[in-house]
Amino acid sequence: MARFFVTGTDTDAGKTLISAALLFKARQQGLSTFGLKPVAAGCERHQGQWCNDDAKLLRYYSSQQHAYHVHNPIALPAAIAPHIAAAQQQQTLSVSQLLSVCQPSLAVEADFHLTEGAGGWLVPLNDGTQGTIETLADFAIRLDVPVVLVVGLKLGAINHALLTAQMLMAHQRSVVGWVANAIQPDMQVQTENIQFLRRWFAQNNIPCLGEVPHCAGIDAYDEQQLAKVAEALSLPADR
Ligand SMILES: Nc1ncnc2c1ncn2[C@@H]1O[C@H](COP(=O)(O)OP(=O)(O)OP(=O)(O)O)[C@@H](O)[C@H]1O
Ligand SMILES: C[C@H](N)[C@H](N)CCCCCC(=O)O
Ligand SMILES: [Mg+2]
Repeated sequence: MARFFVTGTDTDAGKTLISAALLFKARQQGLSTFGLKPVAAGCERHQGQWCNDDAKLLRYYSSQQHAYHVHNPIALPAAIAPHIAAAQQQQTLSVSQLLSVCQPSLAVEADFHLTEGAGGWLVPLNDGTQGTIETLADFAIRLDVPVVLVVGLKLGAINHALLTAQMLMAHQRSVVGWVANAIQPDMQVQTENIQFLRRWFAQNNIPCLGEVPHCAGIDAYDEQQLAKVAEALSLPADR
């Protein structure tokens, strides 16, 4: 059973789209899959519970669809930084609480088990008023699974990518791949940006899992459309 944590250079880097495509690709290869979004900020009310689009998509591409909360234990209404969204609900998030509510999700046995973060690597879980500040990175470190880094290509993303990768290395994470994801339709000198990133990541022994082109208006539930993204990707190796 292979497990991964997907992080990104920023919110909207394409973590969910790439995660869905990896789950889809794994299923194409005959693997069972499970997708988890531990903390989602930005939800809609559906049949008495808060539901998030990322979690719904990861659930859709899981080979067995568990109850919604197994795919997304913490669902917060506001689409803002999770620690603030939690405070608006009179909640304080913590690593230990998250590990506890994620227990059923982490217990799911799947050949390809993927957890998507929220925003970037260092997004806070709380503001430290009840102790030391904890971030999603602290949670991912406790999961201790290999990390995939999605780079959302735009002006500024080189710096974001290098900062994130350096932090992952400082946190002694096994970074099993990065993805060059064209989130913009017409980024200037995109090829040159990718060329630089390829060289930097190669020098740090981090493989490129693929270059995903811009897919304007993609509907990730449409398997033909998602297959195009999946075709551009390789599945990460386990360690
Ligand atoms: N290669 C691409 N081509 C076209 N649109 C894309 C591409 N990658 C991502 N998008 C779109 O950009 C938006 C943000 O992507 P996505 O939701 O995957 O980001 P995210 O990193 O998961 O963000 P969050 O931090 O909110 O979880 C979505 O509407 C998605 O469909
Ligand atoms: C709401 C958004 N789409 C993400 N789920 C959360 C992004 C948090 C970013 C916090 C920050 O780094 O400033
Ligand atoms: Mg997402």
